[in-house]
Amino acid sequence: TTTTTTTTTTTITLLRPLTTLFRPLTTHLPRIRTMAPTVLQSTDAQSTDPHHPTIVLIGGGNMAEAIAGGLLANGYPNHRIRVSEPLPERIAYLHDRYPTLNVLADNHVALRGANPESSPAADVVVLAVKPQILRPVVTDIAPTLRAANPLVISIAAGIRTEDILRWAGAKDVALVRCMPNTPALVLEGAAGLYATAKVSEAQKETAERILGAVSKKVAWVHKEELLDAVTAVSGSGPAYFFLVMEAMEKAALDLGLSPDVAKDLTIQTCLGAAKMAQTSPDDLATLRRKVTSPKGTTEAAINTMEEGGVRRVIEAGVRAADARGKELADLFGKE
Ligand SMILES: NC(=O)C1=CN([C@@H]2O[C@H](COP(=O)(O)OP(=O)(O)OC[C@H]3O[C@@H](n4cnc5c(N)ncnc54)[C@H](OP(=O)(O)O)[C@@H]3O)[C@@H](O)[C@H]2O)C=CC1
Ligand SMILES: O=C(O)[C@@H]1CCC=N1
Repeated sequence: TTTTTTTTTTTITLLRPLTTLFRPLTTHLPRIRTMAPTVLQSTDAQSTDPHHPTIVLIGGGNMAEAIAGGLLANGYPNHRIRVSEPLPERIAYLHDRYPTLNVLADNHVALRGANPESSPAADVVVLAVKPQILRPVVTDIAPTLRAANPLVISIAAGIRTEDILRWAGAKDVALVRCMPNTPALVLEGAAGLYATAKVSEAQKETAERILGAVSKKVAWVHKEELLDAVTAVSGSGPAYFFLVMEAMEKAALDLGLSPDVAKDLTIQTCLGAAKMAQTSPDDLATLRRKVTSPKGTTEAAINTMEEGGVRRVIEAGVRAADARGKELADLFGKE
């Protein structure tokens, strides 16, 4: 409804658009390097390089790979990133795929550094495990979090900050809850962030720069519950577009195109449409109408899709994701 739209757009602060804030790879580096020197100097044991806070990702799964891989691709120094991952096969995969990435098998070792004499403790801890195991993980590392006082960024879907702070055993932990997405791996991410009361402006800037290094849109939300909406739109969203592309590719194959052509045309069409949507002054409906010649092929397709209830199904899907975020919080956040 109009009311919902208005509320959402006024509550979410979209930061500067891509063209002004995010630049091509070569110009990305200075932006990270210009991080304010005061950002993360809460203890002597911590990083002596304020431009590149030491980032420790707890959990080395798909999303951690996207963030770490994106940061590396963006020129972030590899010795300032550590990933903690228990599964040997996954460690082997990460070593193979990112030979310079520091992957460790123990959360505590990752937090303090394999060699505490030479490697700084974590300045930023990114909680990148599944929502189902966030509680035992946070409870386990809570003493370190309280002692070292890093900026903590949780990317777990659904799980609320009040629960994470309770597990950490300290309300004054600086905690940002964030929802990135996997296109971060190709530096095309979109992310929403929410800051708790103890997060300083400098720490907000740090979180924004880390996510901004791998995301072309970074939006702060001022009500935590809106992160479930962000999750439903951009967190889960890549999967919706992959689903649509799967269906288009299948139809293309059925119509007789070769696998390569079916795949390439589908993907390039998706990319081209997204680029047009991003750069054109026209709104989405106008862009759609401009493809849709009266009594033409697109009209035949769109009519068929509309009759099939495509809008209702997509809207219901996004709402289901939003509801599942709240469910995850209730299921795994209450203990
Ligand atoms: N995938 C996505 O598109 C997005 C995911 N998220 C969120 O990111 C988080 C991670 O998701 P995703 O990367 O997809 O999930 P994955 O399952 O791929 O990654 C989680 C990783 O954590 C590892 N792990 C398990 N137990 C521990 C432990 N005790 N200490 C450290 N690591 C551990 C897992 O290992 P093992 O396999 O052995 O269990 C696994 O490799 C989730 O909370 C999700 O909600 C947010 C945005 C987008
Ligand atoms: O599916 C999930 O729960 C996670 C969160 C957003 C994308 N993947």
